[in-house]
Amino acid sequence: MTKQDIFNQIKKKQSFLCVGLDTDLTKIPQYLLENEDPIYTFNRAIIDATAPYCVAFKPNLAFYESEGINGWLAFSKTVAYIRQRYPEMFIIADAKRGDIGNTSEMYAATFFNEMDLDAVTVAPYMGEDSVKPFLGYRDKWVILLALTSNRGSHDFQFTKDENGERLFEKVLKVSKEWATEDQMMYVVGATQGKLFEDVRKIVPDHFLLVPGVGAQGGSLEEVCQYGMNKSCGLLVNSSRGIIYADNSEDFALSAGKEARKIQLEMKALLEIYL
Ligand SMILES: O=c1ccn([C@@H]2O[C@H](COP(=O)(O)O)[C@@H](O)[C@H]2O)c(=O)[nH]1
Repeated sequence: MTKQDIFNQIKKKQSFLCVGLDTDLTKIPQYLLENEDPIYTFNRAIIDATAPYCVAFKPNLAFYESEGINGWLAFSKTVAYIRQRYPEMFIIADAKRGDIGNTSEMYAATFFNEMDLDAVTVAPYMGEDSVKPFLGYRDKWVILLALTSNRGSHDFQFTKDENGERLFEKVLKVSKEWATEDQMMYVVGATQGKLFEDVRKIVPDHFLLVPGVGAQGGSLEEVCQYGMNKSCGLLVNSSRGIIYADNSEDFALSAGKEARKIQLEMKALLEIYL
């Protein structure tokens, strides 16, 4: 999928919502545990209910790997289900991978050959040779961690060099030379508010994956005010705020309503800032 394809979907759906499939067996309605594959059953219902209002899905691998072989099967079936039913969706493996070159090659093959993901999140810490193996696949994306949404982002990402440049700025400046805008996006947390302005000074035209609205309290309005560009340039993720909106038998209905609510906000924001 190209940048233009993503933007076309955003215009069509008037949404730049990414629904995070962080499926936790202790949080889903407990009656689902009677199913043979509760994770997949839950995901299918959430996907069907929210698909009209979003342009992307982001399963976070931690929630699947922690369930061992059953988790991997549920992950794989979930990706196949989205591909088959909603081929226009952008599917992100939130895996935060990155290792020495030959190991990264295996990670890339996992998500782009063995499975059919559009994008994988990658940590920049090990540098260019750890990221490059993910970039050798046509129409597939690396989403590089740049400025994360958590409190710990302050531990390293704001460290300044002798010229006053912060580490997240260095990550953006250096890594944008490794790939085109059709291959690389960046993770920037919604909780970082006005700092989107600084990010946009370095990467004005790239897409950003933005987690941190909903459960983490980031402001969608602020993200748009400081981060939206002429192709929207934003995929804003919400996981818990949508998928755990309700713990009853109506969980999917409620998730759909929550996604619809955000989509309507996004529609209004697109009218203001695009
Ligand atoms: O900086 C980051 C990078 C990744 N995440 C991930 O996004 C979702 C957020 O979930 P919510 O329930 O909407 O808070 C989750 O998978 C995180 O691991 C992030 O939050 N911040």
